[in-house]
Amino acid sequence: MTDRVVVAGAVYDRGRLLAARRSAPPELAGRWELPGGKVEPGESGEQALVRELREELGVETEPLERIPGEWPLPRGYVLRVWTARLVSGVPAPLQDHDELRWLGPGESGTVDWLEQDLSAVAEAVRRLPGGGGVAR
Ligand SMILES: Nc1nc2c([nH]c(=O)n2[C@H]2C[C@H](O)[C@@H](COP(=O)(O)OP(=O)(O)OP(=O)(O)O)O2)c(=O)[nH]1
Repeated sequence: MTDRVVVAGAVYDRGRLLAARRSAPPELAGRWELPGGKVEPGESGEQALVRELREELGVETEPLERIPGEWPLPRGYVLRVWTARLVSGVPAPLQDHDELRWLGPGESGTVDWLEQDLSAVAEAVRRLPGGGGVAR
């Protein structure tokens, strides 16, 4: 059976992390997530992530590292998360989202994340270049 995998990106730019507010389905609308989507047959996780971020936000990104672990989602899906660098473009809520927000150091707790994203977000913030609370 094909894996049912949702990939999401902890997209960084200038020390900030991108959060996206879902506009659908109704049970998830209004909650914040790391943008991404389902892996299609024949795609790697990284390929799916680059495609989804292009479709949903209109930007080009480069996946950097996988955040260790995976988190169970409804209907047998699992969530896998990568950190990703914004390469070009200005993110816009083209699909699936109605608001985007760049969160600076100390701001990751200011949006209502989906529960299943919380540990990945915490780990992403720790990895935030120059801003996760660990001086480098
Ligand atoms: N993209 C994304 N989806 C998440 C996260 N956390 C989480 O529970 N989900 C759920 C919401 C959705 O039920 C599912 C992802 O579906 P999606 O609707 O974003 O996928 P997709 O863009 O490929 O859309 P489609 O094929 O269903 O039209 O995973 C997350 O951080 N990012």
